[in-house]
Amino acid sequence: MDAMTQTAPHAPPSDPRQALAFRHVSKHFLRGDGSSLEVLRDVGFDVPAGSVVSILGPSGSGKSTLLNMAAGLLLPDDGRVLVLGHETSGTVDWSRLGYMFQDDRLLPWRTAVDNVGLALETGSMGKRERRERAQAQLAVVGLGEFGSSYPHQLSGGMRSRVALARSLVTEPDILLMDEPFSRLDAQTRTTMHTELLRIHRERGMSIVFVTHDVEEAVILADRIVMFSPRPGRVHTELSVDLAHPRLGTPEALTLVAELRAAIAGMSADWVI
Ligand SMILES: Nc1ncnc2c1ncn2[C@@H]1O[C@H](COP(=O)(O)OP(=O)(O)OP(=O)(O)O)[C@@H](O)[C@H]1O
Repeated sequence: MDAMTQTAPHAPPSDPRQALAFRHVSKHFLRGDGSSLEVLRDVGFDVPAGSVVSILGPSGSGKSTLLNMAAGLLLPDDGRVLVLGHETSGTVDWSRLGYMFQDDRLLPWRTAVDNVGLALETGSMGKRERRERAQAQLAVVGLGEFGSSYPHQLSGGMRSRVALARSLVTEPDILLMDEPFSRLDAQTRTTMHTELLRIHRERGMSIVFVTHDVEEAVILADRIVMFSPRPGRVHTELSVDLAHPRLGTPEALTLVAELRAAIAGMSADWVI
């Protein structure tokens, strides 16, 4: 596997070069019938600062659960989750994280600019500056002309751009993305990949991108962390040393085929 190289051993958890570090993370949930569901087992990997790391795994392997831990919304049963060197159970500057979900979660009664500005409302920034920043961020995602539009007046791709602008307007150091483009058509999704990579080049934030789409992981990621079916464990962790753009290149297609073969060999239960 030419473009796929196994990564170096993990850095110490307090290493400031790591945007995120997961160490021996395990998680169970209690089911309605009182039984316990093991979702993550002894998961460990790093997200180096400035990198794009894709978590690739089948449905139910705990990918969203892991992102929710990185965002401080859930705590692990065992193990440690560190954000910029700090335990999520302790003091983390959460304003340095952005989160983009599978559904765009736009408020229908707010215009695009006011949806983007929402992310700034928890701080002390005045209304005028919030609007200016939100408007500027909409321009970054190509929607400068649509600030006064309501969500129902926008296409799926445009709504996705608004959601991206909302997650970027606080200028986060880490962007958590949970299958954010999975509901878009193929062409719009490709456009969003290009946009995301452009913004990443300009801003240099760390991105964790959850997907169960092998091709999407290969197109976007510097590193791919591939999970096994539930309970999620790190099955393979690899670097992707390919130049952008990758879509349709022979090297990317080869890597996609290799990963698909690895998945087929891992389990017949990979359900997407
Ligand atoms: N709060 C919860 N209580 C009980 N079970 C939960 C809870 N959150 C998630 N689960 C279960 O944990 C498992 C993992 O869920 P999670 O959403 O993390 O998986 P995923 O890999 O992101 O899946 P998908 O690709 O389908 O989004 C699922 O079986 C889910 O039903």
